[in-house]
Amino acid sequence: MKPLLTVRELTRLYGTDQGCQAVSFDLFPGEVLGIVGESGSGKSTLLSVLSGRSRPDGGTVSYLDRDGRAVDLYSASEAQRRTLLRTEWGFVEQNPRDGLRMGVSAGANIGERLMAQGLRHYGQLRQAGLDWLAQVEIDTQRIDDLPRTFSGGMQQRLQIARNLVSQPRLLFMDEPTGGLDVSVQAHLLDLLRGLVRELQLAVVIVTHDLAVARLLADRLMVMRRSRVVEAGLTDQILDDPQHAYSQLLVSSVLQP
Ligand SMILES: Nc1ncnc2c1ncn2[C@@H]1O[C@H](COP(=O)(O)OP(=O)(O)OP(=O)(O)O)[C@@H](O)[C@H]1O
Repeated sequence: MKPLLTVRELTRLYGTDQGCQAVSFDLFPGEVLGIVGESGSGKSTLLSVLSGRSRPDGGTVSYLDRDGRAVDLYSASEAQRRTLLRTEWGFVEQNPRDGLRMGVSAGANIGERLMAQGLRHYGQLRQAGLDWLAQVEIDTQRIDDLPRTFSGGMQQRLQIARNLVSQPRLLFMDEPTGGLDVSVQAHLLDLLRGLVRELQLAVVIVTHDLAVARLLADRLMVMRRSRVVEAGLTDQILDDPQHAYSQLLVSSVLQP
């Protein structure tokens, strides 16, 4: 099996050791990679250069598309990158307001990507909206309501539906359970875990919460001051961290 994402020596620095540098890894179809590390270690910077949102200073990101072609993310055109993000990729923001269109209904939020892909049939769009609301456990009677009338947990589930409706192969997530109450977080995590398995999604998830990492990620990369200091299977890293920094992180000394 070939990797879906091949990342080599990826670097984006804002200052000395601020950002990410020399990051290399492969991500395989259906695999969930967690990026962990303390605040300021460079997790979000890495996610944004991985997902085509900001240009790296150096290094490469190569993606194997649905047709089996390797797309070099940063030599592709802006239009190609945008198409990827709308079709084969998804991005779940920490704050659902950044990932949803707050001025249109829940159903329209879900239908948007399908419309961008050329689906125009009202009945089919509506049905996709209903199906996906049910998948993320939102009452289907809320289909015409605006997201602002939803709770934070519901908004996050709607954002997930909006991303998954177009059947992406790769999903990026930045602290998806960040701003939520603990009980709401647990529910969302369960749901996410089920969907990721069922849809065989490859995921790159940034989190500072090791419990989230443990629950979702197959593999982890531990970042510190812009570099990956340790990478490996989640259980190995959390149960038997090798690097002194990972040991501190796991012993929760560094957790907020
Ligand atoms: N646009 C920017 N301009 C200048 N410096 C930046 C920018 N974005 C990030 N940085 C700096 O790069 C470093 C890494 O930030 P980043 O947000 O990637 O870390 P993080 O691990 O995601 O932290 P957090 O968990 O707090 O979000 C920080 O020192 C930050 O101040």
